[in-house]
Amino acid sequence: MESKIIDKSTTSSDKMMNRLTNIISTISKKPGVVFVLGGPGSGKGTQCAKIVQEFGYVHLSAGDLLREEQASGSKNGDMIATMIKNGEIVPSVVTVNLLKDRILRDPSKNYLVDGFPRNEENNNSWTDNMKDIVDTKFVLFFDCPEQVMTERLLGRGVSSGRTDDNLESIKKRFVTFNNQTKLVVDYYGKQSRVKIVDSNRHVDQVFDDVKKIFSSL
Ligand SMILES: Nc1ncnc2c1ncn2[C@@H]1O[C@H](COP(=O)(O)OP(=O)(O)OP(=O)(O)O)[C@@H](O)[C@H]1O
Ligand SMILES: Nc1ccn([C@H]2C[C@H](O)[C@@H](COP(=O)(O)O)O2)c(=O)n1
Ligand SMILES: [Mg+2]
Repeated sequence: MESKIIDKSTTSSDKMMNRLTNIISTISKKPGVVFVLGGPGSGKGTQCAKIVQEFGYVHLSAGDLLREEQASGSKNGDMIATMIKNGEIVPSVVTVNLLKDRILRDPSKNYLVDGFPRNEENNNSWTDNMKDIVDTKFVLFFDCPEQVMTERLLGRGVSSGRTDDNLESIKKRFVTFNNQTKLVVDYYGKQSRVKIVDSNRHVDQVFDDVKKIFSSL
C-alpha cells in the first residue's frame, strides 16, 4: 500500500516535472525569424506562401503590414502612402513596431519576415528592438534580373490595386533596392548568413531549391 502511494506520487511528480519542462522550454525558446529579401517582384510573397504551407512558418510581409496600417486610418497613413508610391523606406520605428506586435502575439511560432530589413536603419532598429526576443536565422534572397521583375510587376499591376505597380514607381523601387537593400544583403553575406535562390525560373523550380534549404535546417 505504502509503496503504491510512493510509486503513484513519483509518477505524478515526474509527469508534473515533464509538463513544467515542456512549458519552460516553450516559453524560453525564442521565435525563429528568416528574413526574405529580393528585388521588387522577385517572388518573395509567392514563395513565402508555399513555405507557410509546407513548413508551418507564419508569413509577415512588411509591405502588407504597412498597407494595412495605412488603410486603418493610422496617423502615419499619409506618410506611408506617399513613401510607398515613391518606393521609399518608411521610418523603421513604424515597421518594426508592426512586426514586433505580430510576433509577440504568438512567440511559439517561427516567422518569415518578407521585405525586411530594406535598409541599414531597418536592420539597426531590428537589432535594437528584437535581439532579445527572436532568433534571427538567415536571409533568404531571391535573385532575378530587373527586366523580368519589371514584367512581373506590370503584369501584377493590372489586378493588384497597388499604387506602386506602375513603371514610374517601379523604377524608384529599383533605385531603393540597388542603393539601400543590397547593402543589407551584403552585410549578412559577410557573415555567411545569406541563402541565394535563382527566382528567374518557374515557381515550382524555385520552390524546389527553397525546399532544400528549409528541409536542411
Ligand atoms: N517564378 C515566377 N515566375 C513567374 N511569375 C512569378 C514567379 N514568382 C512570382 N511571380 C509573379 O510575379 C508577381 C510578383 O510576385 P510576388 O508578389 O511574389 O513578388 P514580391 O517579391 O513579393 O514583390 P513585391 O516586392 O512587389 O512585394 C506576381 O504576379 C506573381 O504571381
Ligand atoms: N521594410 C519595408 C518594407 C516595405 N516598405 C514599403 C516600401 C516598399 O516599396 C513598399 C512595398 O513593399 P513590398 O510589398 O514590395 O515588399 O512598402 C518599407 O517602407 N519598409
Ligand atoms: Mg511582396
